[in-house]
Amino acid sequence: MVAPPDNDVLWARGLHYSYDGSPALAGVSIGVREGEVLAVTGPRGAGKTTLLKCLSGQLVPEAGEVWFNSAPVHTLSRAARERLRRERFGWIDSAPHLVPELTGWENAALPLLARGTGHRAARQAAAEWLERLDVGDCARKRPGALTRAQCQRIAIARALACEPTVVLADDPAAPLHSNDRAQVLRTLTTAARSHQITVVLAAPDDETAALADRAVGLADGRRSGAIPAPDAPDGEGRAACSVSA
Ligand SMILES: Nc1ncnc2c1ncn2[C@@H]1O[C@H](COP(=O)(O)OP(=O)(O)OP(=O)(O)O)[C@@H](O)[C@H]1O
Repeated sequence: MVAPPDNDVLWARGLHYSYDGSPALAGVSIGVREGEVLAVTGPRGAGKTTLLKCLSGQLVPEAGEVWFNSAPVHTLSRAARERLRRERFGWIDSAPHLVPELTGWENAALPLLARGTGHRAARQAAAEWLERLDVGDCARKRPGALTRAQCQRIAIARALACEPTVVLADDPAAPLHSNDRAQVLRTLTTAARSHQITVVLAAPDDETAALADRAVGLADGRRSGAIPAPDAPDGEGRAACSVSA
C-alpha cells in the first residue's frame, strides 16, 4: 500500500466495484483536498453514486484502496467503517429520507444523538443549522407538513449539524424544482465552506458542478477526459482538472 498525499483528506486508487458481475467502477483513482468542494460529474449510470459509497465506506471495493486522513478505510471492519461514517462523514442523498414521525429539529439532530451528544446540545446545534439553512421555522413541524425543498434543507442540516470532516452529497438537488435547486446547492456549498467542511458532490449537470472548486468526470465507471473550466462568478466555481483512468 502507498500512503496518500498529505493534503488529500480522502484519497482512492484503482477502485473496482461490480453489481452482480456488471462493473460500475473500473479502476477509478481520485484525491479530495482538505476543505475543497469537489464535483464528480457524469451521465446517469456513470458510477458517481457507487464512487461516493466506496469513498464513504458504505461499499467495500473489490479492488483498490480508500484512505481517509492517511489511514486506510478499505481494510477496516464493518463496525469500524460504521463508526467512521457516524463520526467523520455526512451523507446527503438525492431524497431527504426524513423520519416522518419526527419534527424538523429531531430529524436534524439524529446523527448527533447517535453519536451520544446530549439532548439539549443536539437540539441547539440542530436548531442553529436549520436557521442557517433558512428552515428555522420548520423546526417544530413534521415532514408531512413541509415542502420537498424544506425537507431537503433539513436533510442538509442533518448532515452538517455534527460538523463532519467530509460530506458526500449524491445529487442533493435532484428532487427539487429548478428555482429551488440553485438556492439549495448554493446554501450547501456556502455553509460547508464557512465551516471548512470538505464536500464531494455527485453532479449530473453543469449547473451543479459549477458550484464546486474542482470537477472530475466519470463515464462508464472510469475517469473521463479533462473538463473545461467555465468562467467562475464571484470566486465560486470549479477549475479544470486533467484526469486519467
Ligand atoms: N444496487 C444496484 N444493483 C445493480 N446495479 C446497480 C446498482 N446500483 C447501481 N447499479 C449500476 O451500476 C452502474 C453505476 O450506477 P451509479 O448509480 O453508481 O451511477 P450514477 O452515475 O450515480 O448514476 P445516476 O446519476 O443515475 O445516479 C449503473 O450501470 C447502474 O445501473
